[in-house]
Amino acid sequence: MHVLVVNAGSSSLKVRLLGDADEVIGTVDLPADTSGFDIAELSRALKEWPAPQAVGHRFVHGGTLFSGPALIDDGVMEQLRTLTPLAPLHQPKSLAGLEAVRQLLPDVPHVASFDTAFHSTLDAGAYTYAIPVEWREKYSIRRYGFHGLSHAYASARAAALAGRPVSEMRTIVCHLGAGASLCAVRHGESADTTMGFTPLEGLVMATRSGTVDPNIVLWLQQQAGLSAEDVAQGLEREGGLTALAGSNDMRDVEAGYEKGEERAVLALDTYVHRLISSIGSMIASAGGIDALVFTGGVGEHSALIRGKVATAFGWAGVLVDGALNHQAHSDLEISAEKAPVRTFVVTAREDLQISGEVRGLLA
Ligand SMILES: Nc1ncnc2c1ncn2[C@@H]1O[C@H](COP(=O)(O)OP(=O)(O)O)[C@@H](O)[C@H]1O
Ligand SMILES: CC(=O)OP(=O)(O)O
Ligand SMILES: [Mg+2]
Repeated sequence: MHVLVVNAGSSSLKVRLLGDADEVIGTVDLPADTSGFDIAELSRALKEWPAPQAVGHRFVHGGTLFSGPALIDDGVMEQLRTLTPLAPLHQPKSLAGLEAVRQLLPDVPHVASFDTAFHSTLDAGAYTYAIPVEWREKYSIRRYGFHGLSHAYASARAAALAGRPVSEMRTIVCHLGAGASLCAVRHGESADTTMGFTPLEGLVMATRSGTVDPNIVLWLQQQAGLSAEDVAQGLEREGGLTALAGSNDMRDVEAGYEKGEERAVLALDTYVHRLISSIGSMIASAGGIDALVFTGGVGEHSALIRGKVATAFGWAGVLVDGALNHQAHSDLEISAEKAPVRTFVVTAREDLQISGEVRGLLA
């Protein structure tokens, strides 16, 4: 079965056609903008490629409605629309992609795969916010966690590279892309993660602030007179590296850092501080660490960031080989010989995770 995978991220829309053995037959990458994306290039490609027998769509938020892949019909479309306020940077793009591709391919099954599903194994202690019970129950406010398709794939891939069953490993996955999150994978299951109710919590990201004291939000509105919309803009679209360095691209930040530019140095130091303190917390949640995995655009390409993390976790047994770290083309183990913790660079392949879910659901 040929499966078309549509992966809408905050910064891009990646479309892959995968063959019977998940080999890549075709690829279209489009930059995402707020209005969705230009389907002309995609419809041209679909005319040239062999026809897919099914389509899988990445959805960032499944809320409490979806804990596994779902066959899409009009009822499911309606449910997906209700989740838009919980992932404002993502859900509209996924919905726009789904509507466009459904029009182009109306006669094949379409399946939604969710970033949140992998985190359905979190314990109540890990997913509960200490807020009034009414808020938790009436509004389903809890930690959902995201990037689950990537965390699931990368942890399994690292276990395969390590030659060990994932069920015996404690793995910390660093998904560092435009959005970024960590996952403590204990015995193959998500035990903790840094993103929360929405993909805004946790690490410093390209345009997102990550965790801030919630009283900053209240203070800005109650004391400084900003509107809710202004605050959302500052936290979601003008926060993160954009706020600190004036660019959302880690390549620019690194270039400035190497030159000693003040803003870039602050941005990188802040990004790395949050990353390191959060990895420490994930190691505690996993009950230790056997493997450390870097994935996503920054994780795959930034030797600087990987090196800083490795140095910080020497005490935990992380030790990377400097030459391997700098030449890293994934998928590659970059640990030094005899390092107690094994470190890997793995290309983010949400498409493979999604095609697996599509094949499983339709089988
Ligand atoms: N060589 C590189 N060095 C550092 N960062 C990089 C490099 N190449 C890409 N990136 C960063 O990767 C990020 C995009 O990651 P990616 O995982 O592709 O995005 P998305 O989250 O949209 O899927 C961008 O912030 C970009 O700056
Ligand atoms: C959940 C999330 O932040 O996704 P992305 O990194 O694709 O923006
Ligand atoms: Mg991504």
